[in-house]
Amino acid sequence: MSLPDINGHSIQVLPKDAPKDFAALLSSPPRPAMTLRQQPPSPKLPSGVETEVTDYVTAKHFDSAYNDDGGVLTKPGGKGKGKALIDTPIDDTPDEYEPVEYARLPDDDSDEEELHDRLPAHSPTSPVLLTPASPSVNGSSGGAFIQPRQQQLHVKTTSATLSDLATMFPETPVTAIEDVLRRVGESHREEAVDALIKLERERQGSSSTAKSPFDDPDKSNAASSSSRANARQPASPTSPTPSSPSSPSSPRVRFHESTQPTSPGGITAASYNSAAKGIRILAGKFPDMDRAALATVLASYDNNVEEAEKAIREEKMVDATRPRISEDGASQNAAVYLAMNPPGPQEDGLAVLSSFFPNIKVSWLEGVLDSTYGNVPAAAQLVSVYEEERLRGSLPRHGQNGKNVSAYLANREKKDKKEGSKWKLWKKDDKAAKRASVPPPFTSRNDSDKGKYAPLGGAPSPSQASPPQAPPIPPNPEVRAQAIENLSAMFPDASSDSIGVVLDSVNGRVDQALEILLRNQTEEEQRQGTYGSSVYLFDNVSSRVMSIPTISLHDFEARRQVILAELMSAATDVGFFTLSNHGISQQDIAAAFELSRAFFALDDEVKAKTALNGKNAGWEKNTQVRPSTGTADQKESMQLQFARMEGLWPADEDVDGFQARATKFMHQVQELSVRVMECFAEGLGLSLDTFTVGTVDTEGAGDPQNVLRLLHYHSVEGKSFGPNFWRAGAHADFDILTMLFQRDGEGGLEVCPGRVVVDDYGMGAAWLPVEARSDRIVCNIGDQLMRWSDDRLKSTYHRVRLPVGDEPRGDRYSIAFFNQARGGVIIQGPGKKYPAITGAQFIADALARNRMQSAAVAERARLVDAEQVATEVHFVPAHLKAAA
Ligand SMILES: O=C(O)CCC(=O)C(=O)O
Ligand SMILES: [Fe+2]
Repeated sequence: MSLPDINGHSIQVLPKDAPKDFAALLSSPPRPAMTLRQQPPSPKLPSGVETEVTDYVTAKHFDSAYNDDGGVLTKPGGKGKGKALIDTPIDDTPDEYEPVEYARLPDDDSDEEELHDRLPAHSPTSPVLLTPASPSVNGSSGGAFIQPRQQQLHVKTTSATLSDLATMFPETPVTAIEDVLRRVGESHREEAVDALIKLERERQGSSSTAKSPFDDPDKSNAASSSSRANARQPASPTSPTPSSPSSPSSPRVRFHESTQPTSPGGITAASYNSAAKGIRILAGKFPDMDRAALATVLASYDNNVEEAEKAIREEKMVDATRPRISEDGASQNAAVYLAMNPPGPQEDGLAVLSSFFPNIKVSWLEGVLDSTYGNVPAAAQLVSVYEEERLRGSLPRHGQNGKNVSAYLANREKKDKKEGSKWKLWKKDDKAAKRASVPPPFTSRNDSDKGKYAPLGGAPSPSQASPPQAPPIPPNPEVRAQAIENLSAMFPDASSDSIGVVLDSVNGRVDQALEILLRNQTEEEQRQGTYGSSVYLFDNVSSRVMSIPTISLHDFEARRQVILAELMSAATDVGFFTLSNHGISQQDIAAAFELSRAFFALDDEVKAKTALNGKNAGWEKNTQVRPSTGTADQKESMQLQFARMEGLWPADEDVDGFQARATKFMHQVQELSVRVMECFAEGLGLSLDTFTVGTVDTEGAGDPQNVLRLLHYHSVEGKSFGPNFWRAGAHADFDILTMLFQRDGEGGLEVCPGRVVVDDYGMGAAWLPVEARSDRIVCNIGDQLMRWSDDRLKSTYHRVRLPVGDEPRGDRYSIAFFNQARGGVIIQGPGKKYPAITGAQFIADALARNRMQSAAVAERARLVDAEQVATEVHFVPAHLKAAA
């Protein structure tokens, strides 16, 4: 028995680095830099020393980003601290993880069918309507601005034993408990308790002295047994240490919380555990509620489970009207939830997984878990993807499991014995053996196509070249052939052999192969000087070839119906298009850019006179963190509105006539926007002025939100960046319609189609460049219009990448105008696919989702190599730090 294919793609066993990939995929589109690049070894870490990053400046950093907008972490009506564990909606990337082949499914499930102890009942969905506190700021385009404020966010794991011990030793840092557990072994609870008592005594005894063993990792290590050689604090003087957090050259990663004061302010077990544990308790009581919502509610009640439960019941936070993809609420967020709260070493992974997927056979779950080497979050991701596909109707339904896992396992074990371990279960001990049988990390560099179709990311590092390697698992030849045929149609210049090489190099994952081929093609075009002359977009779901159309607005009135049809087609298909002959003169555009240049040329202190005000107006620099990347955009921007600009217009003595010049341009773009928005209204069968009334309010009477954003991306001359840095990280705009002005040759904007519904975070794998031309206006649909059109018009992810290769590395300027729904306007599509929502609430929800996604990024940071974090994550800039 094998699983049906998804989208005709090959079915593969997940590679052994799946957890890392999984975490990356949770939060960002699978770029080769993230997913394919071989990790460099960490030369600075002394060998034999296990380093673990348990708490991060990054996490704090994200938290500070959350809190600028009165979002979900704030206690209702109060100024409660954001310290919750955040959950996040599932990243809907159906192509990223295909279900694994369950190599060892039993031929029949009769044993399972005989088992009848039922897991907790799981009723049909009653999804939650999340209503975070009202927003006060937004970035219009899917990012949160950091405020110069730092709070602690703890994204943590927990386990039965750990939480148990943590409850017993509430003053002991959790990492110390983890350490002890690791030392004494997972199953020796008594010993652990003894050790902890001893440690606690020591700690208390030494509290009168300068430091406790927890405070000083070296001392702590010395005080414990030799097995503590695996201390998680790197000893190398060259490695980053918390003792020099302010040194500009040292990455400000905090390696181990035991190096932090334990109390007050230190992470005690109580705070460590309460969130994660609380969510689990609530999840048990409200199995149909999404975990993100539970986390939110719990956080708003300071992790008081009873109060949160009461609130959920009394406030009837369950709204059955909201549609969702997943029919069982549990599966939708299981993967992300579990990534944030992986089961502890003492917990039965299969039981945990089953509780999240009560509608799926345990045997099948077990197979998936097996394929991820017992990594529950990664397994959950695979299962979720499978579930999503099934619910979309493309896959058959799996039988309900409804079975008791332990009974199932006991039964299975018996059967194993009988059948000579034919169905041997995954056990922790098997891990090493399994690892050894993982296929080698592929590289096509040794293949005949060497150099031409090599996966990105360079040669494998020595550390990855050495592990014992078994032969790769052969892909299903039919599926492989079909995939090659599809890809060949898209890349007629590439031979099918070379496509095969690429496909194999990514274990048959078509989306990744697509990205590599695309990148190769782009590079080839760059070499030949034809880059940008052809723009292809590949819908990553259907593999259709798409392009970003250019729509000419000449003779607008006479040609209105033709233009309307073209606009609707472009917006339905790609969500991006460019406008030519749009009526705004080149002189006016050049003047707007000149105004922008003059403003950004001012000293920061001058610009800071009109700093961002919390209402999306004013100047910011290097503060917009995109949840998809976790790094701040490498840019500065000035947001201008029609109202609420008191004290925010740059003074005439700084930039002559700034307000008058900017306002003139804003009115021009607004007017053009109205024409386009009217077409969309008509095309959708709504009254002509729907979006005009919905957005335009140049007098500022009814909570207008439209924003002109002047953008200045810094010159990167002579600078180099880690792979996770962007001029603008991937995001979808929140608004109705964005109009973007670029300057000739200042490229970098890339678009990624493939989003299915407005409230997912799905990002495809193919990113295509948008040519930078000053005579064309780049337009894109934003989330509000996607929802207002019942998902007919697509709000597409886009990003601005840093220059590569020979591309110009100087400053880049662009100007974006966001037509955004007024605060009080009601957004609802003609087909009422989604409940009515106000413009303000829409932004509040979008910001809440951003925060959740950021939390997933934080978790990714927790999982990746510390060195990588240090190079990838951009911390709070100095000028903000000083203000903090
Ligand atoms: O500068 C660009 O090309 C894109 C800017 C953008 O997407 C945004 O600000 O939302
Ligand atoms: Fe944008």
